[in-house]
Parts: sequence; C-alpha cells; structure tokens
Amino acid sequence: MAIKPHCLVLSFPGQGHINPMIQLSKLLVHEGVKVTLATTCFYSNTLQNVPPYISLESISDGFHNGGFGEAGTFKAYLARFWQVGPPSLVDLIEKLAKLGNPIDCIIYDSALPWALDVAKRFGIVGASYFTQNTAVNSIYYHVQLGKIKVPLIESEISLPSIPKLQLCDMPSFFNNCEDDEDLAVLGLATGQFSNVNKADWVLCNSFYELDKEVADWTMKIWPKFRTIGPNIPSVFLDKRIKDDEDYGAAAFKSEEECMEWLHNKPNGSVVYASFGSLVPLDEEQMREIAYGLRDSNHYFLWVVRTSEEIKLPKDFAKKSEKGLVVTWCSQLKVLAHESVACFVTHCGWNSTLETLSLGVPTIAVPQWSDQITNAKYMVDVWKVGIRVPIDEKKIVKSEALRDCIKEMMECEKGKGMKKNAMEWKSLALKAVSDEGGSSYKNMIEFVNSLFTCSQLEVIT
Ligand SMILES: O=c1ccn([C@@H]2O[C@H](COP(=O)(O)OP(=O)(O)O[C@H]3O[C@H](CO)[C@@H](O)[C@H](O)[C@H]3O)[C@@H](O)[C@H]2O)c(=O)[nH]1
Repeated sequence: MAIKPHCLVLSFPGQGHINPMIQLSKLLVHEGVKVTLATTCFYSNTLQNVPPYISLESISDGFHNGGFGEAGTFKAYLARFWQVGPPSLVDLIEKLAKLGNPIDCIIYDSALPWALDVAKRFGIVGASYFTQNTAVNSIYYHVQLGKIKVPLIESEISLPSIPKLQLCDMPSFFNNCEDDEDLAVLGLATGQFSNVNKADWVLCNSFYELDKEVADWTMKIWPKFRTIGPNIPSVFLDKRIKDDEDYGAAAFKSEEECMEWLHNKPNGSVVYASFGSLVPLDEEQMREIAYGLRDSNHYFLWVVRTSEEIKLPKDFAKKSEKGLVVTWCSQLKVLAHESVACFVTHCGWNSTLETLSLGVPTIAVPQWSDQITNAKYMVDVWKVGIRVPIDEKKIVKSEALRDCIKEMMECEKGKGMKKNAMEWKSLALKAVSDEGGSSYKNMIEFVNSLFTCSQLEVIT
C-alpha cells in the first residue's frame, strides 16, 4: 500500500510561467507526488506534449475563445479573470474530490494570489511559486509595503541585501508607468505579495548560490521561503528524469531544422538571439537588431515569432550565408549546442536561468518589466554578460549591438565571461544534485511535508 499526496499546480497562462511550473510538476511526480496541472481553458488547449503522467485541467478566465486577445486590454483581462477564476478553481477542486481525487496542496503561480484564499477555504496546503528572480521579488514587495513609490523619484535606491540600483536598473515600471496597461502589470507584480505571508510555503525558481544574501533576507521575512530551481528539463542539468529534454508545454511549434544548421557550424561560432514568448519589438528596434546581427559578421540564429515576422526589414533574408531566422526553437537544445557561443537575450527569467545553467554568456537587450534588473545582475553581479547601450529613444542601435557581439566573440572580455558562465553552470548543477544540493534538499523538505499533510489519499 502506498500513500500519495495530490498537488494541484496552477499556472498563469504564459510560456514564461507554464515552463517552470510543468518542470516543477515533473519533479514532484518523480518524488512520488500525484500532480494535476491547471491553467486557463484557452491556454491549456494550446499546449503541446504535456507528459501523460501529468493530468491537465483548466479553470476559466472568462474568455474561452481567446484569452488576452479576446479581452482587448490586459487590464480588462485581469479584472475578469480575478472575478471568474476563484469560483472556477473552487469548482475544479470539488470536481476532483467527487471523482475520488481530492487535492492536498495547491502550488499556485504567485501571480494568482487568490488561489491561496481558495486553498485556505478548503483547509489545504497553499504554496506560492515565484517565476521571477528573488531580488526582483524583493523590489516589488517593497512597493507593496509602500516603501518604494512608483514612479521612482530617487535616482538610486538601496534595499536590504541588494546592490545599490540606479533608476535604469529597476524594473521598467519604475521609469515608465504611464498607461493603464503598465499599471495593470505592475498591479499583478505587487499583488503577488498581498497575502503571501499566509502561504504555507513560498517557493522560488532560483537557486540559493545565485543570490545568497537576498535568499537569506527573504527567509527572515517568510521562514518557509525555499529556492528550488533552476526548474529546467532534467537532461540539461541533473539528468534525474529519464529522456526529459523538453518542457513539454510549448504554445509554439519548434523549427527543428535549425539544429541541423547548428550541427554544420564550427564550435563556439554562433550567436543565438531570442526575445522570449511575449514582448513585441517595434519596427525600428527590429531593424536595428537585424542589421546588428548581420553586421557582426558572425553566424547567428535568431528567433522571430510569427507575429513579429512582418516587422523584419524587407531586404533582410531569413536565410543567408551567415544567418538563420526561425519562428521558434528548442531553446535549451540550442543553448546546449557546442556551436553556440553567446546569447543575445531579452533577459526573461527563464532564459536567464537557462543560459546560466548551460554556461552560455549573454549580450543583454532587456525590454520590459523584470528583464531590466535581470540584465543588471547578469552584468554586474554574476558577470556573465554585456548590456548593449540604448540611445536617447531607448533603442539599441545596430552599431551598438554589432560592437557588443564583437567584444564577446573576439576579445578577452568574452573569454572571461564564458569562464564565469561555466562556473555558474557548475553551481546550478550542484544545487539540483541529489548529493546535498541546496535546491534538491529544499524540494525534498517540501515533498516530505506533503506526505505528512492531513487529507492523504490511500492508494492500494
Ligand atoms: O524559440 C524559443 C524561445 C523561447 N523559448 C522558451 O520560452 C521561455 C521564455 O521564457 P522567458 O525567458 O522567461 O521569457 P518570456 O516568455 O518573455 O517570459 C515572461 O515571464 C517571465 C517569468 O515570469 C519574465 O521573467 C519575463 O520578463 C516575461 O516576459 C524559455 O523557457 C525559453 O526556453 C523556447 O523554447 N524557444
């Protein structure tokens, strides 16, 4: 007879959220926990290849035919979701209980704080899961407390356990929060902390060694704060989960042919560029990136999502002697490929953890939100990257990008950053290793607590 706790893992609809949460789900299953993964109805229908051992369920956000797109604005989307989501989550929990599948714990995306109230209503464990950097979380927490104001008046800010940050290193909203949409996203970011002090656990997709000071500080605020990352497919780090080489939750289709293109390039010769799943670039920025990559005269592989392709300059070939543009790729396989030398990145938190875990130095072109602060850490704290300067219109010019690529690929500075990135790779691996790694120990502590929680299902 075996006893398995049952976790409901609830993700905000978005690639940057579902990727680490599905990875967390796989780890839980590997440690003997039963997992149901849930996200919104529309988003769950777009997911491809969720592993069969994870049940997929959905809740309503009020927009069954098109998620954000149908809502028109992000503000309207969140308002409706916050109204419809909680009762829909209640229905799901009741449905699973009726089917003989009661939930023992909800691990909810910290962006959905109302899920904790639902967990409390059912008397089950509520664990908040943060998909962003601990330092960024601390910044938003201080906004929630009213200790930092937006927009920021000071030019520099000092927070406990974080290096002094200039205004230009703070999440984008501190500089530019003029419209309702930015305010809605800022509200989402600070709302993560509205009730987190009541959470039974506060989990974070990071690892202790990456930022010990802020992790120690956070543990003083929330004693049940634990770093359990990097939550990336196992093949690229600890290899504990067999054949786990893909998140399995892509809403985009990967163009696998780019792997063949990479195989034919010399080791350490290719610049990989991607701006994640969400942020649109404006046409001028797209043109400057295109020419910067081209003029570097190095091989480049660039991900331009289908919705962005229209903005490519008319004279820019998607396939040329030096370059290849694809609409999506298996980013981890690309970063792990020996021909890839560096990563031109928007510094989304998943891309940041992935590049550190695979020892690839970065050329930072942050766009928005937490990406700005992640870039600061890449350059000044972890020392794995160069940030491309912006002009007075906040555009990265092609010459600036070209020069940074040349510096990374052709100068001693680039070699130093590669060395540092390889050291982070080794620390990330140690953190998830089952031989006493910090994230591994934290994960086991959390899982063990689930095995002792009250509403356990007995499986014969
Ligand atoms: O061709 C591609 C491009 C991306 N990815 C994956 O898509 C994810 C992208 O995530 P991330 O790098 O975090 O970027 P966003 O999609 O932009 O993520 C959003 O969510 C993140 C987590 O909250 C935030 O840090 C970002 O600022 C926010 O834009 C990563 O796992 C990538 O490996 C691919 O698999 N193939």
